[in-house]
Amino acid sequence: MRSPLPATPVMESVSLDIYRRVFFSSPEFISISRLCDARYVDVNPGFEAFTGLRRDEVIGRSALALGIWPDEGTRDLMLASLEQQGRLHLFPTHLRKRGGELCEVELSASVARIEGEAFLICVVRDVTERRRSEDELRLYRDRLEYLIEERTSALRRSNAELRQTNLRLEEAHQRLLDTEKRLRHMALHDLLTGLPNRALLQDRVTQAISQARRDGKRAAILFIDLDHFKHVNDSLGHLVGDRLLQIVAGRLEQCVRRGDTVARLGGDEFVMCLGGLDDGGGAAVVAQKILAALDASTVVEGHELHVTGSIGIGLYPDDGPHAEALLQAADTAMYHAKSRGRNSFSFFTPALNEAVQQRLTIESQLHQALPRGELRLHYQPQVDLRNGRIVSAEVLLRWQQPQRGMIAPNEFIPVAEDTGLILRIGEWVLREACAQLGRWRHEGHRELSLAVNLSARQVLQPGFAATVAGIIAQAGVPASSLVLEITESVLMQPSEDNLALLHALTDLGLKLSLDDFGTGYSSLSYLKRFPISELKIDRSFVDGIEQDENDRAIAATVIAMARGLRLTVMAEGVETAGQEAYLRANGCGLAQGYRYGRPMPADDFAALLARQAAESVSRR
Ligand SMILES: Nc1nc2c(ncn2[C@@H]2O[C@H](COP(=O)(O)O[C@H]3[C@@H](O)[C@H](n4cnc5c(=O)[nH]c(N)nc54)O[C@@H]3COP(=O)(O)O)[C@@H](O)[C@H]2O)c(=O)[nH]1
Repeated sequence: MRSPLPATPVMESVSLDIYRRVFFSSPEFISISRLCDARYVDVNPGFEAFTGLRRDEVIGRSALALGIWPDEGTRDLMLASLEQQGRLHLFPTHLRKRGGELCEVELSASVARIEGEAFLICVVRDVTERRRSEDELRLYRDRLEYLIEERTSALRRSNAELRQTNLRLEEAHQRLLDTEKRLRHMALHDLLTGLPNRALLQDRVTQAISQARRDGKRAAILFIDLDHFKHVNDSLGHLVGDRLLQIVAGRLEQCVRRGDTVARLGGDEFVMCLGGLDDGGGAAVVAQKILAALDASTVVEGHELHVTGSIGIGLYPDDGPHAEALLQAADTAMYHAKSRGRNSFSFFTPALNEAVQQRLTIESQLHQALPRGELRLHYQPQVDLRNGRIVSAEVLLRWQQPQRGMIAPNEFIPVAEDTGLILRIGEWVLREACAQLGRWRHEGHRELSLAVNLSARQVLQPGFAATVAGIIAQAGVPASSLVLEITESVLMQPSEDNLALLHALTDLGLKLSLDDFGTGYSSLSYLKRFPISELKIDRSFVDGIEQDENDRAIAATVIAMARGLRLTVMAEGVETAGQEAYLRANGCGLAQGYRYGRPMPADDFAALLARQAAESVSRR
């Protein structure tokens, strides 16, 4: 038997009717049963609704008997808890419902003692729906948590991806900035030397002009053009040319102060912009520095090069109010420096503009000279000093310009060289000279030979020997009756290719004569390496033979050296008997100059030859 349950006090003061109303109107399942045998004493409509049993069927029977408790164990468990705690509050258990369905309920129970007997009052709440909702809620919550977790990790993932993308974007942006910077630099700088280009120079010159205007000072533009740079490119190739330009760029930068600008316009043209000058003196000092810097020993790819430049100077405000005018002035002055013999500098003067105009006119008219038949050849006798006989002639070009008359080669050959016209003109000279020689030889002057001047560009063009071979074959003259006069500039770039080009010419059987010997760099190594057979002592030494000890010594030394090397020697510009006597006494074999005849048209020279032939016949 179970121990007696604690009694619940009955509230006497509340009327029975109120209790009854509560009992019958409560939606919850309420039952009163006797504790001793568990038989129902009363049940409310909530009970009826839950169990599906009518009140009169239930009263007097136990829940176990009615099958409301699914089994005895469940009921005992409830009673044990009630006994232990004195009352039960919301005890979770299962009761069978109408139709046999087992329902989840919460059971609150207490024991009431009424008139000495113990009654069990149970209040049951069907929580099936609530539990289902709670389960659903739990499901929803779990689902939600799962979704949140998934979303969070997706966010985390996409955050990481975003960070990666950001990183990549930042890198791409940086690359873009670098490219932009590089492009900006490329747009304003020369790729080969890294110096500012024309666009940036323009800007710097404009700034220097503004500064000079504010400070009441001068600014200077120095236009620097390398002398004979084309020969380097033509003979040693563009790689050597490019390297030389880089070396020159470095040297030029060493010549200026911070704040000054050194730019490259292209080719071998450099420009400096100097600011804060009091007068042209500062610019002249820098120009001297540049000439000295260029003159320093230069070895490129094993080739020792002799670098010089011609510099033109334009001053602000004297020579122009803006960058363009100053650059033009400096360019004009540079041409003047070149025409004075190169390796020098020259300030702009208004008179130079006239010279430039003249040069431009020559350039445009020269293009027409050949097709219009305005070019002529003159012949200057060359004599054997042992007997005074004319043995050959130097072919000298003249330009019979309709408006200006006869123009001397010194005026137009440099223009022809700069424009490249010299190639066509030079070939015409050679063709005409050989044709004339053929005619003279045909007329009986079998021993006569002609010397033709060649410019460096002409000689160093690939295939030139083949052209010469074709010309002499067409004219029907022996190659041995042709002498080609070249200058030292041809030999200045002693590459294997150039050596081969010259050998190709001498292999034809003609002779090479080194013109103006002593005026250039006169390296004796040329004479050893190149197939030269004649030296021409420059007119400037011959000119001084009678009055200048040094010139005498030079002339005598050149003759002795040439004889030692088994070269023939031709003295140029012989005008007097004294010069002739000295040259002959020192062993010079050949001479040319006004003493024997000025350059003359072919007919005059032919007449001279005829006279000489007649004299020798009468002497016999
Ligand atoms: N590439 C080519 N160059 C050529 C050609 N024809 C001529 N030239 C070169 O032009 C330079 C000037 O020549 P030119 O005005 O004809 O002068 C020559 C002679 O007139 C002058 N000379 C000769 N003897 C005397 C003299 O006794 N006194 C004096 N004051 N002058 C004299 O010397 C010039 C010849 O010199 P060189 O050629 O060095 O022997 C000149 O450099 C020509 O080479 C051409 O077709 N192609």
